[in-house]
Amino acid sequence: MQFYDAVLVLSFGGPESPDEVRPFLEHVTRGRGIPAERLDEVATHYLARGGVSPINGQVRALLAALTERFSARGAEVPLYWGNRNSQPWLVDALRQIHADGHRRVLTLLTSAFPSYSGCRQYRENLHDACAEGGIDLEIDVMPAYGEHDGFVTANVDAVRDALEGFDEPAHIAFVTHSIPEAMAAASGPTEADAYNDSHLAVAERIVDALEPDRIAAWSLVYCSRSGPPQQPWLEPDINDHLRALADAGVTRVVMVPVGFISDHMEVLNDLDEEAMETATELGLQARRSGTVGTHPAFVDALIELVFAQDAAASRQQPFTGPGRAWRASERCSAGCCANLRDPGKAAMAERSGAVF
Ligand SMILES: CC1=C(CCC(=O)O)c2cc3nc(cc4[nH]c(cc5[nH]c(cc1n2)c(C)c5CCC(=O)O)c(CCC(=O)O)c4C)C(CCC(=O)O)=C3C
Ligand SMILES: [Fe+2]
Repeated sequence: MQFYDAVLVLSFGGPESPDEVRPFLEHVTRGRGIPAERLDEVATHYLARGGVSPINGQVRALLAALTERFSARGAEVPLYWGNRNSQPWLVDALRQIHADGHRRVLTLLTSAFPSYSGCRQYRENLHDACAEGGIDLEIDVMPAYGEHDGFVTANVDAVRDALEGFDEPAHIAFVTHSIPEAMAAASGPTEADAYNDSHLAVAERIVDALEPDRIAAWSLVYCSRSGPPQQPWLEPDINDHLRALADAGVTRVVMVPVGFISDHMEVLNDLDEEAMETATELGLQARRSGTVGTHPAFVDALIELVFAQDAAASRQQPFTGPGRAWRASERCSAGCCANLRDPGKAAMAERSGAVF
């Protein structure tokens, strides 16, 4: 690389033992107004799996795949990993990067779509960790990459595999994380509703790449709602949607977890367990397609984006990136994904001089 010294993968984090479950959940929901009953319920999901979230293992697999693909391209790129809500903590990763003599860092987020939770909150985390650790680094963040061809291709392969199991056309239900309606409305540059727009654009491209006679219809729906009942979150929930589909006479459904890059707890618990149980009760034949994980098209897309961002940064040019519908500049401007909870803090993160 010409400009950056290191690449940091910044992820959500998850517990890896029963003792870590409560502290993790409290860290995630600090100041977020999530009801205690919801936390108790989510704790049981983690504890049912021995208190171990699959997400850290999935990040390790992604790091291994990235290392392998960088080497295959003849590039020795120092790769680091930090989490928002669990070990390895972001601040420790940044300290290590600095101690190893690196100064310019390019950050890859494990969120493919723009929203406060998946974009700006990570930039605030970087700002806070630098301030907390007194760490002086120049840090850039790669914008959301869900619309990259490689992300679409990996999903197309997965949906095609899932459709193999059906002898008649199926309904395709694209599923993503529900977020508060206000957060969705503020996602993207300026009140742009980029969260939904971007998911819809990707869903359309996936559908267009599949054989039309295998698809009855498609929709974008949501899972994992967690706020208080009086706060509007994006709907419909996948379970309600399955009921509506069954009422309308649909018999076959593929659930496509397009909003998630790996099979973490939302996918395993909320789709593979809860939504599958709903489908069974309704007599629906349902299948869940795989997440992009370490699909070569996805890993290569990330590698390509890193090189493209590096080349643009070394020429001091704004990054627009490769790919047909890749609209990085529109999707992630300085003011994107407004922090509705703490506008003052967001403004501070922007003025701090760091290029978050
Ligand atoms: C948009 C989005 C993504 C997708 C983009 C991305 O992938 O980043 C995502 C991913 C994830 N969310 C995760 C876990 C949790 N999210 C929670 C709560 C929340 N998520 C939100 C949004 C998102 N979350 C929001 C608006 C809240 C409400 C609280 C708040 O405003 O911040 C809670 C609290 C309990 C609950 O209510 O569920 C937990 C435990 C895990 C780890 C899973 C594992 O351990 O395998 C992952 C990858
Ligand atoms: Fe979440």
